[in-house]
Amino acid sequence: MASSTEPAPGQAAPAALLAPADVARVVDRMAHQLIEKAGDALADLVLVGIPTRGAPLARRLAARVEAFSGARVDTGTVDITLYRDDLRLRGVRALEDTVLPPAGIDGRLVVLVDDVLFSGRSVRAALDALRDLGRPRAVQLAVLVDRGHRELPIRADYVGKNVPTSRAQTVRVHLTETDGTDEVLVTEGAA
Ligand SMILES: O=P(O)(O)OC[C@H]1O[C@H](OP(=O)(O)OP(=O)(O)O)[C@H](O)[C@@H]1O
Ligand SMILES: O=c1cc[nH]c(=O)[nH]1
Repeated sequence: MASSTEPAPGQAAPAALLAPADVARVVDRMAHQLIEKAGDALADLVLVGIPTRGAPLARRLAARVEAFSGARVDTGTVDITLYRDDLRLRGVRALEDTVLPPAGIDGRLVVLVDDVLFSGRSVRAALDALRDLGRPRAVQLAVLVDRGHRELPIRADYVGKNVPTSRAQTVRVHLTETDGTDEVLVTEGAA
């Protein structure tokens, strides 16, 4: 879980890279791109969020795809905790929910959704978790922010915003559902 963004005493709060209206605009743009790229496969689309913030993001994207296309879009979440390759390095974390639509994911177009793409290790873990849940026709990736620094050959099919960063920085995405507000911040210091 991302840690606090409270500035130290005497320090200014980091400026938001994306404010609430920007987040809404970016999500809308991603929804349009999803509709265009999915084409006829829209009927088979399942948006599967990676907790924590990928889960509400997937639901938001689905709601916007539904609003723009009129199609009904299934959503789900996939817990990646036990599939991580850095499980021992990160300390104990609570398990999250894995929830799939009743029709499952076999033969469908699954779009994994996450807030930030960095090393790619969370997405790699999500791909392994999906393998235990079914066999989608295809899996794609949508992220709100791609901050670079990949450690695995993974790229996103839909990117809300590319944010060039140094490794010493941290990108923090806040969403109303989890944090009370929508914003994207870049803070100095590793997570
Ligand atoms: O590409 P990666 O290097 O894997 O980094 C990206 C992941 O890091 C964050 O999750 P985090 O593990 O901090 O958990 P959280 O979503 O619960 O905050 C973020 O939400 C992504 O899932
Ligand atoms: O900067 C980062 C890196 C990994 N995960 C995040 O949420 N932010």
